[in-house]
Amino acid sequence: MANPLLRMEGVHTHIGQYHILQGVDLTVPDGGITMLLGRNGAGKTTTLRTIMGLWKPSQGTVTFDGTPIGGKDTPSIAQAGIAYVPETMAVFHDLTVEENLKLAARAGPMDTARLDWIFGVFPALKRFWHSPAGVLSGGQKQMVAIARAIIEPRRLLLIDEPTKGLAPAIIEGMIGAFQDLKRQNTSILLVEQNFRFAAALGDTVAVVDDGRVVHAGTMADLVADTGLQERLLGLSLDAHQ
Ligand SMILES: Nc1ncnc2c1ncn2[C@@H]1O[C@H](COP(=O)(O)OP(=O)(O)OP(=O)(O)O)[C@@H](O)[C@H]1O
Repeated sequence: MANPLLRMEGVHTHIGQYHILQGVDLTVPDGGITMLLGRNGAGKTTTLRTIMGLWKPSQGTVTFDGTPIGGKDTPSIAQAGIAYVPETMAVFHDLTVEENLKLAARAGPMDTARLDWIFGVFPALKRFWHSPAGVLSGGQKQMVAIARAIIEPRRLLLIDEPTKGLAPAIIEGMIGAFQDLKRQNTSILLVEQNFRFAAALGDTVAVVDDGRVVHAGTMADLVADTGLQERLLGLSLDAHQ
C-alpha cells in the first residue's frame, strides 16, 4: 500500500451528548481511491466532517501529509489541501455554472488550464457554463459540486454519496470522472452505499459500524469474498443487481 496521505488514529467524536465516533482508525493511501462503506447511521458522514474540522475530535489524532490537523479549524484544513463535497451538494441554483465556480475559486481568478482540465473531466459543465445550475440534472449538479471543490488544486477530496438518487447511466459516467481525478494525483475518500459503484472504483476500502472501522483492506479482496460482504454489509445477491 502506498504511503498514507491521511491517517486517523483512535478518533472519538461527540455531537452534543452523543458519542458518535468511538475510536476510528483509518488510513487513506496517497494517490488512490478509498471507499468508506457501512450501514445507515454507522458514522461515515461524521468521519468526513471530523476530518474536515466541522466536528472536533474529542480524542485521537488526525494526520494529513505528516501534519496533525485534528482540532484545527475548517479553513486551515482546506488550506492544507483537503476539499469536501457534502451529500447535500453545495451548489447555488440561481447562479450560473460559471458563477458557481468563480465563487469557489477563493484564491482569485480561475486558472484557465485547470478549468480546461475540469471541462475534460466533466464536459457538461462547459455546455451549461452560462446556465443557472438549477436547471441541471442531479448528476450534472453533482459535477458542479465536485468541480467547485477542485477548482483549486487539492491533494484529498472527501465526497459523501455522490451517486445518491442518480440514474445508472450517470453513475457509470462518474466512474470515469473519478478515475481521471485519481490519474491527476487527487486522492479520494468516498462514502458510498452503492456497492457496485464502490467495487468498480475503490482501490482500498474501510467499513464503518457503530462509530468504528471494523474492516480495512483492498477493494479487490472484499469483492472476491462474498461471505465477508454479507457479514460486513449485509449484502445479499440482490444488492448486486
Ligand atoms: N447533528 C447530530 N446530532 C445528533 N446525532 C447526530 C447528528 N449527526 C449525526 N448524528 C448521529 O450520528 C450517527 C452517525 O451518523 P452519520 O451521519 O455519520 O452516519 P452515516 O454512516 O453517514 O449514515 P447515513 O448513510 O445515514 O448518512 C447516527 O446515529 C446519527 O443519528
